[in-house]
Amino acid sequence: MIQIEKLKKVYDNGYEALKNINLEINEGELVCLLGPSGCGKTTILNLLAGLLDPTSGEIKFDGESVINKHPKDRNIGLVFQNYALYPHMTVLENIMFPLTVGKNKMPKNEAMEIAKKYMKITSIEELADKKPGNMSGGQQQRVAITRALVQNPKVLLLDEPLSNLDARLRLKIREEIRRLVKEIGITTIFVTHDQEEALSISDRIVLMNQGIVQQFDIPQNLYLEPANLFVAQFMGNPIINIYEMKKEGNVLKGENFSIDLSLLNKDRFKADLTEENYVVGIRPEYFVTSENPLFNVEIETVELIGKDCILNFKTNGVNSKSIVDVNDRIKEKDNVGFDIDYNGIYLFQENGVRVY
Ligand SMILES: Nc1ncnc2c1ncn2[C@@H]1O[C@H](COP(=O)(O)OP(=O)(O)OP(=O)(O)O)[C@@H](O)[C@H]1O
Repeated sequence: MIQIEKLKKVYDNGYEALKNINLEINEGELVCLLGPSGCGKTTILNLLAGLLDPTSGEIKFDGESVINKHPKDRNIGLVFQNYALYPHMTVLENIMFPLTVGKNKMPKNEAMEIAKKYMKITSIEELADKKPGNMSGGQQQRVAITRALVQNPKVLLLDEPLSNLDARLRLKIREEIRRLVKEIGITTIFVTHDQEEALSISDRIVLMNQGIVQQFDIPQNLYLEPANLFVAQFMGNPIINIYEMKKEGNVLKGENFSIDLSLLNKDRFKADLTEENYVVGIRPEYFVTSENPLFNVEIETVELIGKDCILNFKTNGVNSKSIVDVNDRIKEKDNVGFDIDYNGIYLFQENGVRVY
């Protein structure tokens, strides 16, 4: 198990990259560190690996502090986005290499046996005699992961390992990574800025912004139960629709549509609505076309994405999106009536705190 307690990192120039990180990652869990560029994902990974020293706070592996341990004594496997393979060595030599150096170095034939065992697990046996320069990005990434695994590390750390691959290969390799790390049962931390990648492979996701953990949760909850406005806006494609609305009695008032608060589920309120202004979030799939609509709009543009269509329109003075089935055959300039499925409404205070 990995415990991160009150972890802070202030860089030499005074920049506070991590503010107060607390995380507990279970044995065998696959956790993604997700967030926009600069939020501190790589900083956490480098602190776990021992490539950086924290300003304060604690990191424990299996209950034991690793803060003062050298990277090579932490029993971690590291994979970076640029693979970092040795170009003059064959694949087999690259994978054997970590076993043949350092204080636990083993005889070559033993190292070769272990390397071949792992190459079988990662299905790269046929690449054994190739040099990295003659391989595709996906193949190089498989080799880099295999090289990290041969040392039988306790923790596998992957920093944007798929970012140099094309879209189709990313899908394939991310499935492979999940299958592989689950098969081996290794605790894995995977850095990405791609929400879809994180949603598809993680047991749990750490969503960060500006050096602060915004939510640490299972993938479904990040989408369905966002902790705050940042999470609601970060997760989801197309992005959630956002409206600033004024509370008048039991209604949040808008120009084209209002929200009747008495129709909301009383059990989902997290606080009383005592303020004047609220931010309403409505996911695009919860604007549903209706014969008996709450409001009508003219569709500005239509984006076809496979079986779904994104409809762009303006309502309550804001550019908005709905996602509907391609079979609805809605076109630009069509006048469409929408209803709101109240199951898809979120309310936030102006400071981003979720209240419903
Ligand atoms: N050596 C350094 N000195 C000063 N600031 C740094 C240093 N390294 C990183 N930072 C800053 O710390 C913040 C966090 O950086 P980090 O690399 O952890 O972000 P990230 O979430 O991994 O971003 P990306 O997705 O772009 O790699 C950024 O604002 C970055 O500019």
